Amino acid sequence: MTSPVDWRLYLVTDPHLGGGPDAVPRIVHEAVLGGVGVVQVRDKECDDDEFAARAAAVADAARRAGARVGRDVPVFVNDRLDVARELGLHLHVGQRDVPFGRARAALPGHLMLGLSIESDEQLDVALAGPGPAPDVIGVSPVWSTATKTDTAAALGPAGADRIARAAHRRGVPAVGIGGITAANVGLLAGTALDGVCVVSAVMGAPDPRAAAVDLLSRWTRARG
Ligand SMILES: Cc1ncc(COP(=O)(O)OP(=O)(O)O)c(N)n1
Ligand SMILES: Cc1nc(C(=O)O)sc1CCOP(=O)(O)O
Ligand SMILES: [Mg+2]
Repeated sequence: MTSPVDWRLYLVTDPHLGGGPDAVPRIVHEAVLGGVGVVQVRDKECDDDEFAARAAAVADAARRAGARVGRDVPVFVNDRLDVARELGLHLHVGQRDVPFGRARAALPGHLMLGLSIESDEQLDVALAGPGPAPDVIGVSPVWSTATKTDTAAALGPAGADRIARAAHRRGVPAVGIGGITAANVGLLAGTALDGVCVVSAVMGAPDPRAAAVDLLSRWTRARG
């Protein structure tokens, strides 16, 4: 039996922030030791073959670190359906990527499929069926961020809370993404979000393990 997913701290990788693509597996390893429960490999620039090699190295790092701390750490691929299928990894798609229904139909049933949700209307569409609901939604963006500038308008904690509550009514977990740091993560503790998703707060930290420990403890403490 697989263990339930720990959505509390979800790391999305970046090929530059930590010093280059070769540094990413080490950062992921450290971050999982620090408490990251889910990883997504995001790399917009390389071709699919290079991406697949990088994603496989990240998945191996997450598996090794997860084994050290006694947890299964799911690894998602950002955008690239064919690579997710090839490597047997989970997939996250956005509103302007391969359509959710097409991705769900092409992805083996045991693999999770996440979807970005930027508004109440998008969530209504995603949950209307007739196909399956997403396995998780990324509520995006909570705040604006320099890491990704082509986002929808910031939802803020109240908007993120509203969308997370609506997702929960259909049993779908929700993580917030965009501009989340150690300084503001506590502001989301009163929302219905199941967790927070970060890029720069961990990928750009001098000590990614310590950054993960800090984020998770602030989130857990603020939740009470
Ligand atoms: C968990 C999570 N939520 C949202 C996003 C953003 O996805 P998308 O809108 O497709 O943008 P890109 O990340 O592909 O630039 C995400 N990646 N992960
Ligand atoms: C990958 C991504 N997606 C977003 C969205 O709003 O859809 S914001 C984002 C980047 C988040 O980076 P940081 O944690 O450094 O702010
Ligand atoms: Mg995308």
